[in-house]
Amino acid sequence: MAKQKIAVVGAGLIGLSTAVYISESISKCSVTVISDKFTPNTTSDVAAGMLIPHTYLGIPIHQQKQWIRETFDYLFEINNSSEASDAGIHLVSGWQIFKTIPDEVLPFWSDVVLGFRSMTEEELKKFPQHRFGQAFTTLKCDCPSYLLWLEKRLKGNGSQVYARRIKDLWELHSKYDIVVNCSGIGSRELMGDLEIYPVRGQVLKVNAPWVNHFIRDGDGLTYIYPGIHNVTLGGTRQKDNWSLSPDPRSSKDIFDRCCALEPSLQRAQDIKERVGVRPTRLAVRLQKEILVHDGKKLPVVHNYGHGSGGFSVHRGTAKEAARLVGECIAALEGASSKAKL
Ligand SMILES: Cc1cc2nc3c(=O)[nH]c(=O)nc-3n(C[C@H](O)[C@H](O)[C@H](O)COP(=O)(O)OP(=O)(O)OC[C@H]3O[C@@H](n4cnc5c(N)ncnc54)[C@H](O)[C@@H]3O)c2cc1C
Ligand SMILES: O=C([O-])CC(=O)C(=O)O
Repeated sequence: MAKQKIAVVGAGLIGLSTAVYISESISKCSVTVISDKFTPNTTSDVAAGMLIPHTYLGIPIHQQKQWIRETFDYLFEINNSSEASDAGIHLVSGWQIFKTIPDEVLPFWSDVVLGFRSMTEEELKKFPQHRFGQAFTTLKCDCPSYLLWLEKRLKGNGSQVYARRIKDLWELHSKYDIVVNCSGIGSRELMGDLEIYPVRGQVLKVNAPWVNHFIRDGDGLTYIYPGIHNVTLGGTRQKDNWSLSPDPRSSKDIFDRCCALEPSLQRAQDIKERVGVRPTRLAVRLQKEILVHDGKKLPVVHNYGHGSGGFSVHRGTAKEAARLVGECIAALEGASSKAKL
């Protein structure tokens, strides 16, 4: 049986990780990634890259937990291998602190990260404005390094990568058997999906090598995430704002908020501003759809709408997308054997 030709639209974290999963788990196919932007120019490049789950209100918790666990286990294995430095993956320990005691003292992901516990009174003394805290160790990706590593892995197993903007998925029908849509916020225009909307995020990437413990305010607005090459200071969450230009007032506000938590950041150098729009949806869209045109069919698997949590769940959602691609292949093969009878 001829190999099925799969096109993956999008070369951010979700497109690349899905393409890698498909190409490494399904032998009866060839994979091509098609995208108008690549690293370092995607939203995924701007992200802090922390495995710190964000709840998707439209997805059952057990499903989200499974995606987080699969992602954590995958990255932990890379972290413990000689690939860790190329892939930009490392462990990081730190604190999530709260001004009031949160509803979820023990979040659903507490047994996925390592060494989860409540902070001690002694630790909390560092944060006089905060009354409660959680200490744990998690994983962090240096996002551009991780995207390059995924791209290298993909090319290494014979997959193709092309630069092109897709106006309509049907354009791909003549060359490909199955399309996997990982176009993130691009799906608003490409699919006309008005359930996905932008949540603008501005961060600062600073040089402060002495900062090696993360601090996150539980309100989700202020965070300090030490990485391999720099420390990410955040952030903003501005719904329906598409602007990719840095706002100097936000930068000052982010810097002041982070310095209030970690005063030594006053000495940070080489401050760079970065902006991205989170592809936000009540639930990640992970489903099959059959497009029909003039009696011809094109199977599509959607995998987009990861919002603030793409890094935290990407391997789990890539696995589920690959399973759906497997179902499409089985259906195409079934149809072609019937036609031969
Ligand atoms: C400031 C900030 C901090 C963040 N921090 C974290 C964090 O610490 N942890 C975490 O888990 N998540 C974090 N996130 C969220 C994370 O970045 C996203 O969930 C993730 O990057 C989404 O990946 P994606 O591949 O869907 O989108 P993108 O990276 O935007 O990729 C979409 C791809 O599709 C392509 N595309 C779109 N439309 C078309 C078209 N019509 N034709 C061809 N190609 C197309 C684009 O060019 C691009 O390559 C953060 C986000 C921001 C903005
Ligand atoms: O919330 C965080 O800690 C980081 C993040 O995912 C974001 O800014 O979207």
